[in-house]
Amino acid sequence: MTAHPDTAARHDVPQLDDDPFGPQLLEDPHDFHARLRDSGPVVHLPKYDVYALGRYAEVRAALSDWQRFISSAGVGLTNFRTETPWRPPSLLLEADPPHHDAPRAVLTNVLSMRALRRLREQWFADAEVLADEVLQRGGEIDAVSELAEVFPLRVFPDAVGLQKEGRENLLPYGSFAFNAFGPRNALVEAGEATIGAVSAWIGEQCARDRLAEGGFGAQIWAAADRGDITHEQAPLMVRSLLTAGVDTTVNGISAVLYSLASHPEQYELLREHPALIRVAFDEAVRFESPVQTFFRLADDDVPIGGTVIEAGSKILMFLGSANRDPQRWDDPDRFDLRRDPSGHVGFGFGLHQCAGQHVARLEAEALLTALVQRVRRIELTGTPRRKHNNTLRAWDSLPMRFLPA
Ligand code: HEM
Ligand SMILES: O=C(O)c1ccc(-c2ccccn2)cc1
Repeated sequence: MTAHPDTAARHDVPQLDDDPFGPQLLEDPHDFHARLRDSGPVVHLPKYDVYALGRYAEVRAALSDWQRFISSAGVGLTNFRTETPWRPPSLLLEADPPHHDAPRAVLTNVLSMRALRRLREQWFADAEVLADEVLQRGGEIDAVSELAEVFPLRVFPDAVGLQKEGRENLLPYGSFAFNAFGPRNALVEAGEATIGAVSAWIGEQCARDRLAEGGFGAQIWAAADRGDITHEQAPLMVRSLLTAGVDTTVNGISAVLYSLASHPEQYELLREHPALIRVAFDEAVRFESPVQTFFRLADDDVPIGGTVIEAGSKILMFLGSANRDPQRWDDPDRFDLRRDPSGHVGFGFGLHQCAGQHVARLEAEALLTALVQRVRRIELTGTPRRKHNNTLRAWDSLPMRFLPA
């Protein structure tokens, strides 16, 4: 790390004393996001001694500049250079080029739109079965436990090639992993008692002999046989799928169901124009930002937003704030299927942009297609309840009515 010509400014930026990982802001971050954006391009949060980016321009700039805003020191609050991570680092998420390159190329290939074409018919059929089950039960359900948590767990573990037993470990594992990117607060402590056994189960499922032929897991091991990655890397890459592949889509689907139920005119528009289904999911990912925050480390004194962030600092990026920045979006707080949501940072941006985004989009497209064909109207029938997580914007309960077409 070299010193930057104009001495790196330490905290010569505005500061906010809020706790973005506290219950108040996890419940409703929007006022804080507005204050963060209005305070300046770079804001210091003394609570955690990190620099916060709330505006779209700076979040995009940091995500694009992977050489100076690095991931290999961790993308959570923990700095792997000085602290021990709770588990061996991810070969993608917590790696920089050149180490990041081969694992990324392999996963990009395994999870490509072309590779997913073979799953499309099965996932659409599974979504129709689930939608029919919901309507046969009278259509009054909790859309989290009976839809958003059910569909990803019905299609994704099979696509990975997981055994049937023990799949109930997947959601708790993902929730803990996403909490662990934040500070060691009550949310992390609540998971610590059970994460050992859950982690052990996850680790066992990454072994070659546990993974069914033809699944994403077996394809990763086949890439090792081809020499695209090593056999030591293969199980950790399967772990990536099990960590990032379930809680995220559960909350992405919750987000689009909540957005449609709370904007009935948008659901009607979707029924009239089913071609808007994929836009609807990306607009929900922008509007709700199921992944709210994550970090980078300044590998050098880095100029950004008219200031210089000193080398060794952690930078906290607020995707949810960037996705509602009025400098970038017209009427950003409106869920609007007429808008073009492309360019949102809900899946990240640049080198580390979500490797599983096509999986997420296909799951959502399958479920929304089945619903718009069968359901005339979706409405909330009670008060939704949030589930707090240090990284994920999640719902614990979405009481809803699905009226048959
Ligand atoms: C709505 C669903 C999802 C959302 C909102 C989401 C969001 C994100 C974001 C914001 C990143 C960037 C992290 C960074 O820049 O440090 C990311 C990376 C990643 N995601 Fe997703 N994700 C979703 C679903 C998935 C699924 C289904 C999978 C696997 C099948 C997946 C696997 C990954 C992996 C492996 C990375 C690391 C990529 C890299 O570092 O090169 N994600 N995701
Ligand atoms: O490779 C893994 O294990 C892994 C990959 C991606 C994530 C992640 C982190 C922040 C936002 C979205 N996804 C977590 C874990």
